[in-house]
Amino acid sequence: MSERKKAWECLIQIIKDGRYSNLVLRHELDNMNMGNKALITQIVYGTLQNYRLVRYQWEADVKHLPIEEIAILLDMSVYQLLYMKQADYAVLDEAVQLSKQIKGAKFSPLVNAVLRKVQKRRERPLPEDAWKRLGIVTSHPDWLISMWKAQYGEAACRAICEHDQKTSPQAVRVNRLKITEDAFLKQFPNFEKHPKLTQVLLAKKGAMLDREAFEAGLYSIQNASSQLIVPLLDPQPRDHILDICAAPGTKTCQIAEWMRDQGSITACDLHEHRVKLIEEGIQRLGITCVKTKCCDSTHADTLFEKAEFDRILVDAPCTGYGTLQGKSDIRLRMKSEDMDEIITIQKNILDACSKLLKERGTLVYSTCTLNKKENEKQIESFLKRHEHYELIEMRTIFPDEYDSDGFFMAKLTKH
Ligand SMILES: C[S@@+](CC[C@H](N)C(=O)[O-])C[C@H]1O[C@@H](n2cnc3c(N)ncnc32)[C@H](O)[C@@H]1O
Repeated sequence: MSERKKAWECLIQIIKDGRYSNLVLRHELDNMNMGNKALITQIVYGTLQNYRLVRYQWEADVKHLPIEEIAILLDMSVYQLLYMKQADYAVLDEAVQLSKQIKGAKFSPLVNAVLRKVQKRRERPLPEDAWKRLGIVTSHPDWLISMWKAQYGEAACRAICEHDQKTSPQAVRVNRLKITEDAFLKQFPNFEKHPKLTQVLLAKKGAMLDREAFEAGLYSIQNASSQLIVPLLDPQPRDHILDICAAPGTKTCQIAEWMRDQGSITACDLHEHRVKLIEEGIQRLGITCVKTKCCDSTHADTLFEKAEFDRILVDAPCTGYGTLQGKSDIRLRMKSEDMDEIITIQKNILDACSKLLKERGTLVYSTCTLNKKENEKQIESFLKRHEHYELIEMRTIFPDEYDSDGFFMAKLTKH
């Protein structure tokens, strides 16, 4: 089978059937040689990453959008013609041949006509309106751009969109229970210190992560900004900690490493299969102070003793608008209504947890989203409902600050 047909099949599974791009590619490209894999991956990720831009290039050339299978074929063919600089005849010929296998060749003349138009015209002029242009060029939905512009201002909005189209270096966290950072850097020269964040390491450009060292629990993969949440929680050895939305356990394990594996951490998650991920993590890293629990944290107040914990981390389920870099399949599917239900869940989890913190204890609420309704406003309304809580610190990390994901964190204490 040709690489282009395989790329089209992958895109159908991702866009039409809603499957995750990394899982589809891993499954479909197994047993293929490196050259074929590279071409298919580039077509699939390039088309997804530029889904609005490629659609913009041809949508004005048709009266009505064709069926999804054909629209996806046109998207990926336009991506190859304009942005991969593939030989035009090969792209056109294969697209037309492929279209003959879809719905009895009904759409072949359309595919041929549209691609010839694009081939002749090359790129279509972009809209004059700067915000419409930004949405198309960076392939973000217009509603999200309007929301960021209103909430964070024009410069921040532009910077977030531009960041999402780049590739940031892979950040890791050394397991201080097993090795010091200096010893790790000496042993694995593929890593270097983050230029702005102490205790965050980055894989050097083009370097492969060391699989054996990972399996041996010497380090974990964790986004640079995400590594700042546990220091805000400031866990101490011998603390009783509740990590209420813990899977896959990245921060649970970071907390345990900070506590030198002393004290106790209760790590909860709603889904059994995700609780297993926490257990795999603690085993790989050699951690013993964590016990896991599968539960609905909106009822956390009925599951634990009142005022049982010194510190609570609510790393809440959220819309994830801070983590859209390289997640074009999510960008393509998300809707503004998605946030409504999640805001209520965040509120209910916070309310339930409020009863479980000891006096003068610390509660950290964090999300990986850039949306004030889930962040600042969530905390403001919590403080109105719970007068015995006080805000100590609140911070939004924008992606361009550390060339990493966007995060929000708020530290509260109880009187
Ligand atoms: C942002 S993720 C947590 C990431 C995690 N803290 C880490 O660092 O690896 C949010 C988690 O909340 C879980 N979750 C969603 N709703 C929940 C609920 N009602 N009760 C418990 N966990 C829930 C999700 O399954 C997801 O694993």
